Amino acid sequence: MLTVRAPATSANLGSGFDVFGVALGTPADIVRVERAPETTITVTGAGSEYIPEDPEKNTVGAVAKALNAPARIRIDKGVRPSSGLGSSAASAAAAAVALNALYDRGRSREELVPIAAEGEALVSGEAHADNVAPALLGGFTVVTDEGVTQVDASIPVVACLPDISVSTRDARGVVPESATMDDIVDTVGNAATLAVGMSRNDPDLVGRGMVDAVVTPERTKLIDGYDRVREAALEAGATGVTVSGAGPGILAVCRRQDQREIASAMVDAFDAVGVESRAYQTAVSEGAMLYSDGS
Ligand SMILES: Nc1ncnc2c1ncn2[C@@H]1O[C@H](COP(=O)(O)OP(=O)(O)OP(=O)(O)O)[C@@H](O)[C@H]1O
Ligand SMILES: N[C@@H](CCO)C(=O)O
Repeated sequence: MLTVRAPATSANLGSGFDVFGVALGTPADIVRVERAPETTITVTGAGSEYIPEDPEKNTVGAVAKALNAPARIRIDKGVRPSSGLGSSAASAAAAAVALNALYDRGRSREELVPIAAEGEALVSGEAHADNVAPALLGGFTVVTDEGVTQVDASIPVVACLPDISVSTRDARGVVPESATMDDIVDTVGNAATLAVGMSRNDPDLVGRGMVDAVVTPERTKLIDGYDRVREAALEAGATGVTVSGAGPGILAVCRRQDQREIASAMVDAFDAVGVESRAYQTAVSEGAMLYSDGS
């Protein structure tokens, strides 16, 4: 049996829609695999009641098929589905690492990115790889048609997850089809600032570069209390705040000393609009880890 832990991830970071992603220290999915004649899946943990165990409908089933690696797969969810924290990607990335090792497929982590993205195509209609790339490689990732660029980074963040659900499929439905040249120029500048900030481990530059006037404003309408939570986080010291992935999670970048206060300000702000939430005080961290090959 092989066990892999794959982390939650936050995609987009505002200015990098469908391009940027980061791996988070917590939460994470744990996936265990054993060789079997046919793929079977069991799911336990956070939100497992909403996750299909049919291999044709679960992201790990798509990965097992792509690697031609049938297995008995057990998923222990730490990342709640439809969260904006890359729940479907965490399972897919963990399964890709585990099944690649179980069947000695010899694929590199980079080569596993499009394979894990097959799972994303299954659940959201498009094989965007901006969650699976950081889940596999760790740190900060830039995904384009030409491939993936990765840098290790260690930036403190607060990921606040309200007790509401927004599916990636629905959130992709509100993405505008076009943008003005002014907005495109601003977005390029912000994205470049953010990328430099990641490579320097500079939360001020990262926060400044998270601003996006194209996709994020449409998606914030799907999240009750978003403006209030964003203001509260900025007042408590966050250097930047945006929607995490497709939402409803909200990501605040910060300095370590402000993290606790920001987490509590965000939870209080959601509470003020009648929404329960949970804040993870974490940081940009490493990718999927192969834990054990015992028994
Ligand atoms: N192994 C899995 N883990 C989580 N969700 C899964 C899995 N397999 C299939 N799904 C389905 O995928 C959907 C959740 O994926 P979705 O992309 O909407 O959320 P997310 O991964 O948390 O968000 P985001 O990609 O914005 O970070 C749910 O409908 C869920 O049933
Ligand atoms: N880039 C994707 C991430 C969510 O899976 C989106 O924002 O729709």
